[in-house]
Amino acid sequence: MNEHTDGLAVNVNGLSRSFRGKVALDHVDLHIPRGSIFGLVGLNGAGKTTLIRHLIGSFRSQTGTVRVLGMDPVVDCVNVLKRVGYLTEEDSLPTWMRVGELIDFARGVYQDWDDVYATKLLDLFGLSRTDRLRSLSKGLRARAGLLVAIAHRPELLILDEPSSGLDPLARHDILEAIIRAVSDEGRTVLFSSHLLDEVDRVCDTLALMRVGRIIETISVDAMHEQYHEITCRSDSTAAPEVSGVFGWRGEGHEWTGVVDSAQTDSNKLELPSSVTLISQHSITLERWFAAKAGHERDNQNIERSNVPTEVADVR
Ligand SMILES: Nc1ncnc2c1ncn2[C@@H]1O[C@H](COP(=O)(O)OP(=O)(O)OP(=O)(O)O)[C@@H](O)[C@H]1O
Repeated sequence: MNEHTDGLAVNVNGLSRSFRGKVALDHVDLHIPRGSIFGLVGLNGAGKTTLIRHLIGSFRSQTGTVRVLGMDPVVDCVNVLKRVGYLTEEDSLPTWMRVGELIDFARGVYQDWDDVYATKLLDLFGLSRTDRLRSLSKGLRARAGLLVAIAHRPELLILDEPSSGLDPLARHDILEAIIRAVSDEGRTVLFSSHLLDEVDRVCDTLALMRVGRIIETISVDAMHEQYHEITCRSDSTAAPEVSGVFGWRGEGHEWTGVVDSAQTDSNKLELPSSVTLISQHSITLERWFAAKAGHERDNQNIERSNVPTEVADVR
């Protein structure tokens, strides 16, 4: 069985990359099932864009393997790009074109271009074929980029920080609707974003990246099930030490922490006598992210000796 038939849209194993000796990706494994809406989150510089660039064939792997829809995106670049829609946060559209010219160009590139769908999207996005890309606002250009990324109905839609140019209404009414529509048709979406409430609403699974590594991959439902937040009063003014609880925040005697129920004995929290539980509540993705990123930073001991250090092979 190959990757194309085993249910994975993206299959990355042991991918490492460094740029002039600086590690950007460190033994990354990424397995994205077909049909999922997969969120990639991480602090600035975590390696999200570098990973995505490997998926679209812009970077050749130094170590490890990358397969997209069963193909190597460097060797089979044309076939991968035909079946993938890609939108980056960079404003990289040819601004000398009008929207209509951009659409005509894209129609020539993608054999599965859907003109009826493109016209519907033009209308939905409030764009006109005669609009000059140069004269559009950043947000409207982002909509034009999204149109071109999706009107050939790609099997895999990759959105790298697509929200950066979009206003909140466009994010909610356009981007999220598009992502859901793509997924309802059984296609796959990989979505990198710093807007964690958006990731929480839209994605079914997410991977958290930190300093070139994926430190956790979890379904959004499982995250909400496994983790919750507690508020405690402590006799001391230092953060309490409780097994299975991390990411303490607070000051004085009142502290909130994140409970990982997988790390507590039979899901039961053992609080020392100096700590009193005030309340427990469900957790937001934002709180989980902040606690995890900090927690992993404290515990990190990255072994980098196996990562190649030569200058990046940028295509
Ligand atoms: N072409 C390049 N040349 C040199 N260094 C690079 C290059 N591309 C990325 N890097 C470095 O690789 C690391 C990961 O960067 P990357 O852009 O992938 O992170 P990111 O998670 O997408 O960050 P952000 O959230 O800020 O967009 C950073 O240290 C960055 O400086």
